[in-house]
Amino acid sequence: MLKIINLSKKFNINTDNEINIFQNFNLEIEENKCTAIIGSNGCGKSTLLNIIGGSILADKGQIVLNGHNIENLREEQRANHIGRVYQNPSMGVSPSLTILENMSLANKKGEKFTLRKLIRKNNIDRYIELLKDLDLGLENKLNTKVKFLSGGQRQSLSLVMAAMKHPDLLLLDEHTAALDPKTSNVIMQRTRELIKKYSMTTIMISHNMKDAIEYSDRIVMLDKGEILLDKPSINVTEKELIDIYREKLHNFA
Ligand SMILES: Nc1ncnc2c1ncn2[C@@H]1O[C@H](COP(=O)(O)OP(=O)(O)OP(=O)(O)O)[C@@H](O)[C@H]1O
Repeated sequence: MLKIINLSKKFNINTDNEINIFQNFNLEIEENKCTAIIGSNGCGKSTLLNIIGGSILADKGQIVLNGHNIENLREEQRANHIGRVYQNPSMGVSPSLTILENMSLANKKGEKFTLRKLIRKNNIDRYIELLKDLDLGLENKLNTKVKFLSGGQRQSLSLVMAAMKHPDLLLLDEHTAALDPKTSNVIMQRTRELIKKYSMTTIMISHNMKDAIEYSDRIVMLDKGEILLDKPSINVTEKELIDIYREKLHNFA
């Protein structure tokens, strides 16, 4: 379980552009469930994931993952427990390295290793199995540089890499937003399969209300650093969410 306790975060403190993103914000994310975070542009969704992942420090508050305070851990230390897939298909991968090199790096996350020892023959079969599950033919392209893959193929690879060490927490930051609708559907289905297979506690940011409802267990809507709606996804309709967006949400963009 992830607990966010009394989180406060401002940007551009003591300037004309000071923004108060969170003030004493609290949220609990249940274990082995997928929680969708939705809300207007600029309401703080990515900032929340950045604070959890450690790329941005909170001004105040605690981040407790499975009973351990992680707010003092550096981003790379947190990465041993937290997998992340970004909106930009190039961010979770190293484009100039091959699929095999990328997967080997992901597999070594949190360990000390030399380049010579990076690729171990006995891991290759496992990588091939993981790629076969994606059903995109990537298992036949192990030695292809990732920069030659399509956005959808890169996101699929990022997803597998983020999940392959079975992290305590998986953060998905609009990970299908840059993909066409068909590819986005395929990635969402693969996402669901991986979450289920490895029982991963997941936070997924999405602007796609239909996907948020269909692929999550719980919907949390943020507005002005507060929770405006928090319901099991099964009890939420797309219309209800769109109506709230139209009538109640502030736009910060
Ligand atoms: N590192 C930063 N420095 C200064 N301001 C920032 C920083 N990161 C985010 N912000 C600001 O904080 C606000 C929240 O940004 P954030 O990216 O968290 O919103 P979001 O809800 O994820 O938006 P979107 O849906 O558009 O991705 C925005 O006004 C943004 O400009």
